Amino acid sequence: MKVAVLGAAGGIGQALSLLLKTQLPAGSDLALFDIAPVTPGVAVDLSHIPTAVTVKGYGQDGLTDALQGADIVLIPAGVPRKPGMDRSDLFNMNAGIIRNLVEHIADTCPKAFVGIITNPVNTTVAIAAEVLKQKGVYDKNRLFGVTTLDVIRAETFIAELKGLNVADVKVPVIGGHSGTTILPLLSQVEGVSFSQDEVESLTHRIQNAGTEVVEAKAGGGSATLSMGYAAARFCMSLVKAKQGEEVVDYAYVESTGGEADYFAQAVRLGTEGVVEILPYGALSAFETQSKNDMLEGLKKDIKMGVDFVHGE
Ligand SMILES: NC(=O)c1ccc[n+]([C@@H]2O[C@H](COP(=O)([O-])OP(=O)(O)OC[C@H]3O[C@@H](n4cnc5c(N)ncnc54)[C@H](O)[C@@H]3O)[C@@H](O)[C@H]2O)c1
Ligand SMILES: O=C(O)C[C@H](O)C(=O)O
Repeated sequence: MKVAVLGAAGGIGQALSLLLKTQLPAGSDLALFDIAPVTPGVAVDLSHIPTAVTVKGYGQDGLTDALQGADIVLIPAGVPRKPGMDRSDLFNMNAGIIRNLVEHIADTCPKAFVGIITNPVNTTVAIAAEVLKQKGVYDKNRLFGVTTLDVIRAETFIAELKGLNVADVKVPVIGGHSGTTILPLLSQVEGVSFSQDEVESLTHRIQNAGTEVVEAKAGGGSATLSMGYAAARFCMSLVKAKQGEEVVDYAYVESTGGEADYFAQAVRLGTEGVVEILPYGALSAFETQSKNDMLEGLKKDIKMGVDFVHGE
């Protein structure tokens, strides 16, 4: 199994690469690409950890080599938020980075599973899809926006609030990855009930958890460690699926549900990627209203990505 991390020297990239060095199956290769000069050093550093995963670093000119033969590519390359910014404020900086990296993926490892972490995810996934379409290699089952951070935050906050073992808490989170487009389905959490006040305050906290971190870091960036954990967890779902295990996880994928062209929800994964998009089931009145209210914004985010690639 070869996993390439693009943006591997950054806050997420380093945390993610550390976890992958310790979690990938024996015999795997980890390729670390970043334009930062420290990248070869990050790879040397990780290579001293005694696991049966080889690590190689690639700088500026090494993107094609890093991608050669990759089964999975994870992309946290790009600029993070500072206080006062929305994720959409990152569009101008990150859209071009994603376009360029995905063009190389299309040319070098078009069959790889691609997980996009770079914000604004609602838009960067659409950019990636359009680039892959232009190159004639788009497969909707192999492209994922990574929304696992929303899921693990929801699990953590609910376990804290209700005094539960977090390992037992499962929370569907659907929609997108920005503000109100992040929609936790609290009505479907098993074995626990919430007052309307709790539903509103928990939903608000899960939707604004990224901003909570951005403000606490006070100009030093956004979530990196929890995101590194989340991305590693999602990557391990992809690895297991590639190995033939049946896996269900949440991701922002091309949708057939008629809500928006891309939508985060539970997907069943197999060796070729998404096998089935699972229905999200019955929503409460609050969730239905929240979903209907956010769809227009989500569609706008997606259109921005499509227009970017087609020069409109
Ligand atoms: N999907 C999510 O849930 C989620 C969560 C947290 C952060 N993010 C996003 O992830 C991105 C990265 O965040 P971070 O905190 O790791 O930022 P960071 O600044 O710490 O790291 C980004 C890295 O990307 C590298 N980079 C920039 N342009 C590149 C290019 N063209 N090719 C390769 N590498 C390049 C930089 O050199 C840097 O090392 C941001 O856009 C952030 O908003 C997403
Ligand atoms: O909030 C951000 O800008 C980073 C990330 O999307 C997050 O949810 O923490």
